[in-house]
Amino acid sequence: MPEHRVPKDGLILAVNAGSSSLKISLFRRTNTRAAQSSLDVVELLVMSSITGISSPPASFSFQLASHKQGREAKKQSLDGIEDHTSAFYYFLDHLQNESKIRRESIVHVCHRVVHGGDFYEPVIIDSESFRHIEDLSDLAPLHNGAALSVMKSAIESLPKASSIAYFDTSFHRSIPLHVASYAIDPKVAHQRGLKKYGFHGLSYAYILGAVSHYLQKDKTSLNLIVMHLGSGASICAIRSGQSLDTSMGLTPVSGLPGATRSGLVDPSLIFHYTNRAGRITHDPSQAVDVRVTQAEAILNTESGWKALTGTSDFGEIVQKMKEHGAARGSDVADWQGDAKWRLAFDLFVDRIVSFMGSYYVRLGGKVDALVFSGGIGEKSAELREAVVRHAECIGFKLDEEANAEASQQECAVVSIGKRTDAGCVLVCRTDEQLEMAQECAMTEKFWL
Ligand SMILES: Nc1ncnc2c1ncn2[C@@H]1O[C@H](COP(=O)(O)OP(=O)(O)O)[C@@H](O)[C@H]1O
Ligand SMILES: CC(=O)OP(=O)(O)O
Ligand SMILES: [Mg+2]
Repeated sequence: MPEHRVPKDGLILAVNAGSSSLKISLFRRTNTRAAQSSLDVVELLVMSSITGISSPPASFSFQLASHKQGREAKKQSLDGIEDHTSAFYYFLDHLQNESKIRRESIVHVCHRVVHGGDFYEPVIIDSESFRHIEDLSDLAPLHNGAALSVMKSAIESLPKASSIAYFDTSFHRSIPLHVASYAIDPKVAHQRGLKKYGFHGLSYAYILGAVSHYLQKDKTSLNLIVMHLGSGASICAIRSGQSLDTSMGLTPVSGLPGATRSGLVDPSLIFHYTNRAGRITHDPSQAVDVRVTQAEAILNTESGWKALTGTSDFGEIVQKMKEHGAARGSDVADWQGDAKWRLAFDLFVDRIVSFMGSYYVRLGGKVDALVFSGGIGEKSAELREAVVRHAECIGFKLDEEANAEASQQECAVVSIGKRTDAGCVLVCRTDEQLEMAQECAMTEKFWL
């Protein structure tokens, strides 16, 4: 913590290091006592994002809230931005050059940290908490390292501000033991922390708040099935305002496939991925090139949409699928041509609805809303339509017109359909940065 008193209306920089992007928003803390709800505790000043970090050229967007009306966010393609650190410095330079906001007014930098292990509460970054996050990097290989590199840069370039970590895993703390446990030796599981943690928690927490506000229902009375579909994709069953289950597990590679991630596979697939791996038991010397870490890297960075189609951009997959018609292949060889676009799309829909069916039953059929979010969930009307069509058998019905227009809407929550017994289908523009900033503004101990 800085040694001086923290100005009560100081600025909060909220940084979200995703697997393919760095999203940064700057807020001013308002008078929290006078605020009517948690939505009023901060005022947005700047919104920025750098996307495509792992598939250059990256693309940069920057928007001053004061210029929002009638002006598109400034967007440009960037060369030389190939990691989260350079992206962060680029943002800081741009902030200095394009606005009158002084860096020195930033008093807290909130960092989204994907894996917090057994840390649940937000924590100020010092050598101990830094090491804790570092030790968990193997369990979130595309994320924790990136967040740590941004923390180092923030501490170096904003020495008066404190860095605070907010964990994706915290929201899933409520998952019951029998749901979070794997059927392995419980002693080993306990000693090594091998269980389902679940991720995208800051997004789910934000969406829960936004949907509660939209439906005018208390969070604790809400049952939701929420899909966060971005470069990393997951789905969460929320019962009475708490996470009951989610599709990611010990690490973010499990569950739904993503831009470069396989999603759920038979665990033995790792050992059968190459011919050599198959021969391990016959000739142990063959095992030399088949380390599990290498297999983990393949499942994290060389799988998903990139492996199936050659692009990690789901928007392009949808576009190409439409251009090449509705052709569906019927055996593996068919998927090498233009049918690969539809394979990727159909495979994603299949995995999403498999989890959805399971969560519907686990929520006893009492679902207030199906909610789409994340880059794909917010932007792809085609994906939403395909998923909701599958959910017609459980009473959900799409409003085609509302669905077609939803991606262009500015508001946080938009309705795109109904359920016969009053449940609804929503699109929620998620905002992990706002979730962190609100929590930071309301935590009095950070403002003494
Ligand atoms: N128009 C679109 N249709 C479908 N998918 C899209 C569209 N635009 C962007 N996307 C997808 O959204 C993803 C980014 O989602 P986002 O949640 O912002 O990512 P991150 O996981 O990095 O936070 C991109 O990788 C791309 O696949
Ligand atoms: C947990 C995770 O996959 O996050 P993101 O989608 O931001 O990469
Ligand atoms: Mg994200």
